Amino acid sequence: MSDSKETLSSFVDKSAKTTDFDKVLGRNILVAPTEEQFELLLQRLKQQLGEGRGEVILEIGGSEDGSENGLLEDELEAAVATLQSLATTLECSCVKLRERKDVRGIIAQYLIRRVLGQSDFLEIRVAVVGNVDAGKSTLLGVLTHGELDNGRGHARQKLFRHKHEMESGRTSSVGNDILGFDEEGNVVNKPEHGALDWVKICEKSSKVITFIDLAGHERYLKTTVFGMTGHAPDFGMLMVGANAGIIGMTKEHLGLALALSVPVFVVVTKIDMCPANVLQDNLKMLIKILKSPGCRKVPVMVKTTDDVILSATNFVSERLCPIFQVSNVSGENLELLKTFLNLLTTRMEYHENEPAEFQIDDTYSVPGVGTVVSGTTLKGVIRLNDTLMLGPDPLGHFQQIAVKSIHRKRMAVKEVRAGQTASFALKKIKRSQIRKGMVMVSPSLNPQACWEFEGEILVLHHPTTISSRYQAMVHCGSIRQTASIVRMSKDCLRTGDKAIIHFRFIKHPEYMTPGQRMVFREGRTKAVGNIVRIITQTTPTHPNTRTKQNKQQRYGGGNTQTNHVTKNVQSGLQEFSEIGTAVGETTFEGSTDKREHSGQKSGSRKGRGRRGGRGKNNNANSNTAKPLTETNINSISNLNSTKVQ
Ligand SMILES: Nc1nc2c(ncn2[C@@H]2O[C@H](COP(=O)(O)OP(=O)(O)OP(=O)(O)O)[C@@H](O)[C@H]2O)c(=O)[nH]1
Repeated sequence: MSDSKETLSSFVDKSAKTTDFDKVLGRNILVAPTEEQFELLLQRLKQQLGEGRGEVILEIGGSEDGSENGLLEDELEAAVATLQSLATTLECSCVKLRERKDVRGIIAQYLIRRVLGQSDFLEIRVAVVGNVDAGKSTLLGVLTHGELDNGRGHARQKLFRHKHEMESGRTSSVGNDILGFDEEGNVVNKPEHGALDWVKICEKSSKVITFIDLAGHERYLKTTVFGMTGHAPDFGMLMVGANAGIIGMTKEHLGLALALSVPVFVVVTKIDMCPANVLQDNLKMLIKILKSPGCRKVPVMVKTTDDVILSATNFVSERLCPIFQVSNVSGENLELLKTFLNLLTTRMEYHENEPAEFQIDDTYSVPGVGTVVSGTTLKGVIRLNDTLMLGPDPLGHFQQIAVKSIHRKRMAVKEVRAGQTASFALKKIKRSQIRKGMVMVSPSLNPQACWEFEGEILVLHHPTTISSRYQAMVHCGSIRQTASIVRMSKDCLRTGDKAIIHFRFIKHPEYMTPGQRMVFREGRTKAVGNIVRIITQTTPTHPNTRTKQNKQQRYGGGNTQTNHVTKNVQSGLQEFSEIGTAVGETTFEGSTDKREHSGQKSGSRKGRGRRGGRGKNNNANSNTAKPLTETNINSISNLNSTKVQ
């Protein structure tokens, strides 16, 4: 591999999109193509590789109509030779994934993967969720360090970042671990004295899986939600302990992934220590939940390499939910999981000419370097020395900032594209001036900050009813800030209700774009939806200062950035609605929130207490969501002060 090789961005053959490939269809096409057909095949493969961001799984020997499938042995040999030759011409590797016998002969599947330069690799982000003790950190330790666990927390020690995590054995922060695969699909992680050199891994990798290791304990749920929204995962890996089954936060995490439309696969761990009948019962329960109307998934038990390939190739498009059963102690089925991870492809679209957008999810002060921001590139390409607009600051302003250095996974690079995480060293700016949730965007976007916005929201769960002035935490990308409801398209909202809600941030303005997905939560209250309108006013409008207006008028006016609900938003909400109705029954009902249950730190609980609790004799007022009082402002600031490391 060398740096001189093309990068993925140069690999998309634009002309191929308009070419008619009818001449190169059919079972036999690879067996003995003419020169013209070979050229067309080359173009088609190039196009497919462009669409797949540098890789594609191809089938040899299948016919379009499904009849007379398969190639005879000598035909297959010739077809594979053609494929190898096509792959070599396009600087790709060609690896056999599986072979099966069909009516006429053999059908085979091959992975064609672009051989990238040392500084380029495909990036897939997997959010790792599941209840405490499900074995999340252990599995990541085993996968990334290649050493099995002893069942007593040996493997996870390598991943803990804080002393209290070492002591308690609990993950509290959002952690990143990487697993690199070369173009043939071999794991490239080679720990030296227990430590992994990320730069070496990235240099040797064609694909890097970044695991976003999220906390299982409900105490850290806020951090977990941030990990799911702010780190833009492509997939969710839901971990379940074989002996414990679906307990605690498992449903909560599954519901969150569904609400954010993140495809989920399940890894059942600890099969080495679980009695067979307990495992069967827990698997039955898992399947029941996945098939329930709230999830509408198609669970698939992954037991063979064939299952892996079928699941990986249909994972995004269909509602498949592959289930792996593994042991971190004996290593059983870990190879299947690795093969699956190697075949995952990113969900994020990439258009080279789009103006760049980068969301900041963390800031650092690095001695000798200065202020560094890390985050995810959501759109376009950011190159060294590009000038971007950083903001918004507390006044809603953006400032010009030059990109002086770019790192991907600790490796210095010249550019970063949509779907990739990166960190930038910034000049002439203090770390204290930057916060999570800020963005760096192309000046051509003329970014505007907003204090207020409208979201099309579905309430997944609320103990009573939500009305105006209700406050909760808005999670949207890496934005995480309390917002209050200024007004709604309905008077009050209950579990399962949908409405257009006008929100106002309470601390500072943010940069948002219509169509972004958001989560609105506080304690046991959960609502999800999409941003539909950005209201770019210079100062926040306080609801108390507003005169009563006709609802129609209110929703019609305003200085808006965009005022349309896209088709996607509509269909997204349809999906939410279906999930939400059943999530109420299956996914979120089982969740607990100690803050609510204990009444400690919970403004709403205290508020109810003053009004006489939740008894049947409560008056109508006690049954509505809390208005903004001193007590619940306290509860919100308590929530805010929960440290996220
Ligand atoms: N026997 C056996 N033990 C396992 C397996 N996987 C994990 N363990 C043990 O289970 C315990 C909990 O594992 P962790 O990896 O800390 O669980 P976690 O889900 O990361 O927990 P949090 O970080 O608190 O969310 C540790 O003692 C592991 O050694 C397994 O496959 N088999």
